[in-house]
Amino acid sequence: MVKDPVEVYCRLRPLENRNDLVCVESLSNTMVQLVPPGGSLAHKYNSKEIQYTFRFVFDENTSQKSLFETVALPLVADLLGGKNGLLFTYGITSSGKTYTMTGTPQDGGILPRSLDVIFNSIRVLQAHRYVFKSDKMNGFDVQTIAEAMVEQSAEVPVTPKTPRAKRRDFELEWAERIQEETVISNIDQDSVYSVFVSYVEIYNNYIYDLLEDAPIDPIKPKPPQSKILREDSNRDMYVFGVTELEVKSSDEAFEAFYKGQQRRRVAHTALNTESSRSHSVFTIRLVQGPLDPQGAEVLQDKSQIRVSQLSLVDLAGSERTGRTRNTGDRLREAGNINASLMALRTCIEILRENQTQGTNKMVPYRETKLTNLFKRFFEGEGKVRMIVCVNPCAGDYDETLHVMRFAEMTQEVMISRATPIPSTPVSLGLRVGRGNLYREAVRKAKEEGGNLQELLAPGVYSLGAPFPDLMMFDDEASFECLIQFLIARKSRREVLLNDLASKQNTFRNQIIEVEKESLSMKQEIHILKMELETRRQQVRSLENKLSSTEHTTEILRQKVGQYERSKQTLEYELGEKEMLLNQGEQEKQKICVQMEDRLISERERMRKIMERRLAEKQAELEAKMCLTGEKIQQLREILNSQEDWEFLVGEGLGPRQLSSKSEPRLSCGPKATPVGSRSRNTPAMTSSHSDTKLNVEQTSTPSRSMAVANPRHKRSQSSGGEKWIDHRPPGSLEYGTVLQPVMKKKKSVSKLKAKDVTGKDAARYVLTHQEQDMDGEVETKLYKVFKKLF
Ligand SMILES: Nc1ncnc2c1ncn2[C@@H]1O[C@H](COP(=O)(O)OP(=O)(O)OP(=O)(O)O)[C@@H](O)[C@H]1O
Repeated sequence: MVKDPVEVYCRLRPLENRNDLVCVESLSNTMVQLVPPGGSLAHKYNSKEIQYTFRFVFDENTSQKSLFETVALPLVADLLGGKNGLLFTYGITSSGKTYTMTGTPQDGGILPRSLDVIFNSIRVLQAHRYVFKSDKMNGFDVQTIAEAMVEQSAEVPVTPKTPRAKRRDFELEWAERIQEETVISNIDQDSVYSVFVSYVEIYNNYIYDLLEDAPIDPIKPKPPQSKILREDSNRDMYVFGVTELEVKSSDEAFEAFYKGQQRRRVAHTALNTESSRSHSVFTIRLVQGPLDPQGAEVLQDKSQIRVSQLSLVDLAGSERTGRTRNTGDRLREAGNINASLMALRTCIEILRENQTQGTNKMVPYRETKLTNLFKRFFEGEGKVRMIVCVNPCAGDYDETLHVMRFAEMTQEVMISRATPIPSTPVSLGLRVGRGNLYREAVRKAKEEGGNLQELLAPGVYSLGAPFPDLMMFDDEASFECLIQFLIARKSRREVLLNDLASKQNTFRNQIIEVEKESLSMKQEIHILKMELETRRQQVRSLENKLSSTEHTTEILRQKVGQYERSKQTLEYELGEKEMLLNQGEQEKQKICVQMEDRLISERERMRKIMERRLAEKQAELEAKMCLTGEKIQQLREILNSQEDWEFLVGEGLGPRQLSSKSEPRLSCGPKATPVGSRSRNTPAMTSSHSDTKLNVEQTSTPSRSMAVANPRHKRSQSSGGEKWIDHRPPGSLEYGTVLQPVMKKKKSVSKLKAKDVTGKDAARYVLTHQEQDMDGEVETKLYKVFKKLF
């Protein structure tokens, strides 16, 4: 089978602002160049200019008409010739897709021009309305004009909701539109034609019927009912239950398109969405049936009906989500647009790979509704054409680059060329030109009067050339000529009569046969009708099941989408938290290491301090021990002194109590000298501090003398809260003998009890201790203890 590549055309739109920087320029009729402007990703990575070649490049000054004639007119001719075609516009938002497809009333785009050309070409060849009738399964039934008229008259006129207003809008906007006048002449004149249009939009991967007459409530809008895709008996995908309007003029067809656009706009405004974010598919189906032998009516044979289709698709903008900074619903929309365009891209890539490399990969048409609809064009026969719309504005460079790449790749996909169809079903023995004969006879019958059948007869049977133009003279030659003519005529008449008789005979036999056949067929039809009814019921119930399953699937799909999105969010959050946790852990470890280092150094420092203090304390202790040893030695010496003993005995102390033997002196400290006479002057154990001091002063070597026996050495002071406790021995002491701190609210006790120091009023406790120091001076020591320690 012969295959042709997908034909890709490029159209550059004029700049919105003349002073804008451009990034695309056309080099020739087939080549454009992309120049990376400063600031684009490509410029960042030092990309060079890139050239792209297309079948044709239309620059900014190209008119709508010339574009239509180059790109769309061949497709319209194919449609009239019974072949399929697909034409779609592709590009980013505001690149001129809609302008190219629809245009303006003054300068129509491809769609209105295509409709004009179709109706210009089939004007007198149009079938009576309802002769072709949709069988609701993407096919058509045929019926006689009489049946069609009955159906038409039985049709209840539908009153549109706001017909006048809409019509007024249409008239205001488009009624004055300039029509395309091109006519395609080489179409089969022995057929009749009907045009059906449908208009759907694919939004968020749902298909909506834009010609359905369901009212839209702008106050409380309900989402319109979406349609599903089905496969017909030829395995072609079609929108099940879509409204297909039979139109009899380009105005009627364009009005239907306009109405669809209005509905689209109202629905999108009411639902706060954007129509340019949906793909719109306007489909023109041309149904063609051969005329019967008389050329009067369409042949009542469904198998002879030919249906061709031209789909005009205005794709949504192909920009990526990042650039538009969409959020929420817009992001979902953009995601769906991108998903369907990505799916289209993937299908085209795989198709190209299968074709160029001989692989047999499955093309994922089923992925989206858009690709599923396109399947019949990519897999079937016909032409596929794409117009890449480009806004040369430098700001769109990065997106335009993607568009160009996709467009270039698409050109490599091959589509099977449509098989040529014979203009008249010769196999049926139908005569060429019967249509024109019939129409001519009708015209004559109308204009000049006469019987239509008679007027038609010469077209069917002819006795030969008309009578020769002879002057009736009495000459032999003229008679001879006339005789010859009449003989020829007679013999031709006989032949024709025989032919007629045999044909009548055959026809009669055929009628009998047909009658028999018809009888058996009627019975068969009856059985089939019953079977059909049962099947229809089954189909209906299956359809119901299918739509409820589809609904459930859709809900589940949405839920899965939601879950996936929340999963992604949670994963992202988890990732962030883990990262924070890891950072915290690392921080902790760092601090631990620092603290350990500090601990070690601190320990080391403390150890050194402690060692130094210990050494100091040891030295101090040793010094004290030496002192104590000396004191003990001095005490021994005193005890050994006889005089002292006597004095002490005289004072009331028993000799046994004080008797002692000479003790060896302690080695440390200076030699102790007994207090001797000094002691004698000292009043026993109760001597005052001043006395003691006096005694000490009298001592030549006070440091070596015995410590002054100061009865106050046991005396202590304690305080609780604001009160001080004075712990002193019984009996009064001479005033001024003891050095003690002045303490307010003190409380003195002679015998210390636990409650004095643990009671709630006694927070502090002071023990006063006095002894002679190295110089013989009385040294008073105060030991303060805080309650906390008890
Ligand atoms: N070739 C052109 N000549 C003059 N004006 C143009 C041309 N192409 C586009 N425009 C203007 O540019 C504007 C945007 O064009 P259009 O709406 O067709 O873009 P789009 O690609 O369909 O955008 P979207 O994807 O948003 O539907 C319109 O105002 C249109 O009139």
